[in-house]
Amino acid sequence: MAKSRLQYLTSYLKPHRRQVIFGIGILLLVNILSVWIPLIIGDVVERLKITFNQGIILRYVVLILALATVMWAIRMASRVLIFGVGRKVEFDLKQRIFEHLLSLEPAYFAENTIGDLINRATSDVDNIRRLLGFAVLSLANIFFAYCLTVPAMLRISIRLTLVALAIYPVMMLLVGTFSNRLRQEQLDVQQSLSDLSTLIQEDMSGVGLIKIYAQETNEQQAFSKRNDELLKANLALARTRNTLFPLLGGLASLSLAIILALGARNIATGTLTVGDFVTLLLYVNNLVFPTALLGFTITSYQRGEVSVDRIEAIFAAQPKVATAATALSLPVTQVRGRLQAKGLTYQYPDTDTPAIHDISFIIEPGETVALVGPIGSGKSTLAKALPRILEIPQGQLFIDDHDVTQVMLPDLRRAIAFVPQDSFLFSTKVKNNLRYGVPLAEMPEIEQAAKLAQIQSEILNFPNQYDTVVGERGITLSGGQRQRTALGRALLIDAPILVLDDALSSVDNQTATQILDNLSYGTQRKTVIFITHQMSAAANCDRIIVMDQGHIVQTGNHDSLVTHPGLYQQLWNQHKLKEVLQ
Ligand SMILES: Nc1ncnc2c1ncn2[C@@H]1O[C@H](COP(=O)(O)OP(=O)(O)OP(=O)(O)O)[C@@H](O)[C@H]1O
Repeated sequence: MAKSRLQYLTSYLKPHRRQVIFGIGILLLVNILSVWIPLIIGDVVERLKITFNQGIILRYVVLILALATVMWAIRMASRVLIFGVGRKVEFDLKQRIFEHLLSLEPAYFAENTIGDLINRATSDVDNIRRLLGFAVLSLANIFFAYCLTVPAMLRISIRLTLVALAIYPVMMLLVGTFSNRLRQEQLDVQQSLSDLSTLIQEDMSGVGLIKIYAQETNEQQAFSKRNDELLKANLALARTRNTLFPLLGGLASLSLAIILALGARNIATGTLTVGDFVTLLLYVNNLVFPTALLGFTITSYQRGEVSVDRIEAIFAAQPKVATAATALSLPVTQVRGRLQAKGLTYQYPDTDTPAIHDISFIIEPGETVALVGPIGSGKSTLAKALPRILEIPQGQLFIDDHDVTQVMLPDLRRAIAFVPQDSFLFSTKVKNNLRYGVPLAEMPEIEQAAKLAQIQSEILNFPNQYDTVVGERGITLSGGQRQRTALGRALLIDAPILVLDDALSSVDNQTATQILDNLSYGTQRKTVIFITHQMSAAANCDRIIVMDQGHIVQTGNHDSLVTHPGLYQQLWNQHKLKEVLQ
């Protein structure tokens, strides 16, 4: 059964329960003292009625000052403790969100925008911090104030207490009436904030495209529309809050006025002593402040509740591909690099036909195999299936005779280096990008990988050579340089199998062929699967697999395939024609 929001909140607090219990415990102490002080004051008033004695006054003043100081110190300590818990929960949640997001597949990030996720990890977490800091403190304060003060008031005068508190159920009713509206409006604000963050994030990433298509005005309008929606959502929320909060404050003060009016009359008729009257007044005053804060407390609570839902939605998304319970360990040193598919089929969710269908092949260790075929023929899908970036069925794909679904996922990914077409680089030094998979790699290893990827000579021409910072996502490098840096990164981890998914598309044919040659000989020899539209680079591979509409339609080396009528011959002829026309 799904957990309730309260259960989630309790689970966030669990690691810090001692601090919470201690913080709330000392808050109880302060509330006990705040019931005691009005009693003392009432007592002084009564005594002074009998005799006016400077000495008594002084003694009481010192006592009250001492108690007030102790209360102040305890209140401070409870705030530090409970607000501190809020901060710690904020830290825990951010940490958990980040770790959880890292466990999810790229498909999750295609369905959920980055702006929205960032907003959840920051603004929503902040709302939970407020809930578990301010709201918990305030709710505990209200609870103790009522539980301790009301019985003390009743002991003085049942009638006056009931009349003074008659207003409080009205306040609760008001809070109840407004609460759904406040929650919905809070949700609208969070959603609008996410939409705005998404737009900013997307526009900043695609600023080049915006300029090429001269879409600045349209983007400004889109921004203005979302910003306006956020403004409206914030104003609606502010309207509701500004209606409710002063109403609550006003009603709470009304009880003070009632005690004043009725109490004075009771003193006159002799049914209430002046001392008790003063004590009652102070008690009602004790209740007014926390009750007036009820509005803020409720909003903080509701804001936090909305955010709990939004954060738990992230945790609810589970990685589709995970290590099976019975998975075996496959150390990279033991991998020979043989791959076999037996009727491999994969269909993307919400599509009608499989992207790859009933595919079978064997690729021997050290073989360099090109995968060619028209756009959309399933090459990338097959490439992603190999390191299980896609969730493939059991018993259809094998690495060295081990079913890939039964190999521990980190071992499988360590054995198969996958280089996608879009070569993402981090905004750090070239050398750090190269050693991303092996953070402790030394310069000779880094240089060796760069040489194999044919990027070494260009790096040496960069202003700071290997220490050159590549800018966000490698913006300061050319497409081909980015691709070869990404390839160098994959080569540095020295995996026995290398999958290049159109990863040399911005590299000229000659360099691409040179790179493949580097990988086919000597100690660096690997099993290479080279997905490409570059026919002349493919022609040099040991073997070529030709795909069409999710099926393998031809297999063989260039010489045999090119002489047989079929898809390969067509692709080759098109390529030759293009060369002539260029
Ligand atoms: N995430 C996805 N969700 C749904 N369908 C997808 C997804 N990715 C790819 N497809 C579909 O699967 C089919 C095969 O796509 P795939 O990317 O494997 O082709 P490809 O041969 O690599 O193409 P290209 O040469 O353009 O890279 C296509 O019809 C494509 O539209």
